[in-house]
Amino acid sequence: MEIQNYVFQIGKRQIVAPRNITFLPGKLNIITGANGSGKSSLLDFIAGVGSSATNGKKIDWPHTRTIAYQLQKTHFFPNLTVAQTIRLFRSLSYDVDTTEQPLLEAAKVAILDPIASTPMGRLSGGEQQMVLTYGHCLLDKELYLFDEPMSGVDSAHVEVMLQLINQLVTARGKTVVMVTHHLEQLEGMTFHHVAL
Ligand SMILES: Nc1ncnc2c1ncn2[C@@H]1O[C@H](COP(=O)(O)OP(=O)(O)OP(=O)(O)O)[C@@H](O)[C@H]1O
Repeated sequence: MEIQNYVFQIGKRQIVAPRNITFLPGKLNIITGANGSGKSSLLDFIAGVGSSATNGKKIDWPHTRTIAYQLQKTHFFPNLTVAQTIRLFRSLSYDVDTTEQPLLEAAKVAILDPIASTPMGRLSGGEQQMVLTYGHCLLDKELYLFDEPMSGVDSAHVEVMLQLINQLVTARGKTVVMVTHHLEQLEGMTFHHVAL
């Protein structure tokens, strides 16, 4: 999975100079870079929703229909409860049997069940992130894009949420591309690193 001659330029400001970027299928791929270096714009480009400022040739990427994309700024129906939101995710595609995925089941019991009847709009930022990360992990896609999914998530919950994402790769053979500012949180995990 490659992007040849990827470039991100707004007017005269070149944010990413032309370069080839390689990602590994069936692996956890991590994008890092300074604020404003173009990480979110690269995810948009991969997802097929990038602006005309981003250009490049995608080689061997899955079809956009088979991509799940969790945005950095969460957008969801604020009046739906957590339980309704998860049901909505389940209705979107293949319903993973969470009882056969111990990590998903443990996250549901420990994190989601206590807030199941709370409207999404009443949750804290970190709680919203966790519900949406969990929901995206229920989807059956080829490629999963996560834009800083740990932002606002407290240290006690970071590990379990990262494991949920990592098991997309290790247990289900999926490809993950994740943007993060915190490589130190990935200690002990195997990943391919793309630095912008
Ligand atoms: N339509 C646009 N017009 C002008 N500038 C833009 C536009 N879209 C993006 N930019 C600029 O491009 C740069 C890269 O934005 P992007 O959101 O991709 O960065 P990022 O690496 O994800 O940053 P962060 O780590 O802060 O989330 C930023 O400086 C942003 O202001």
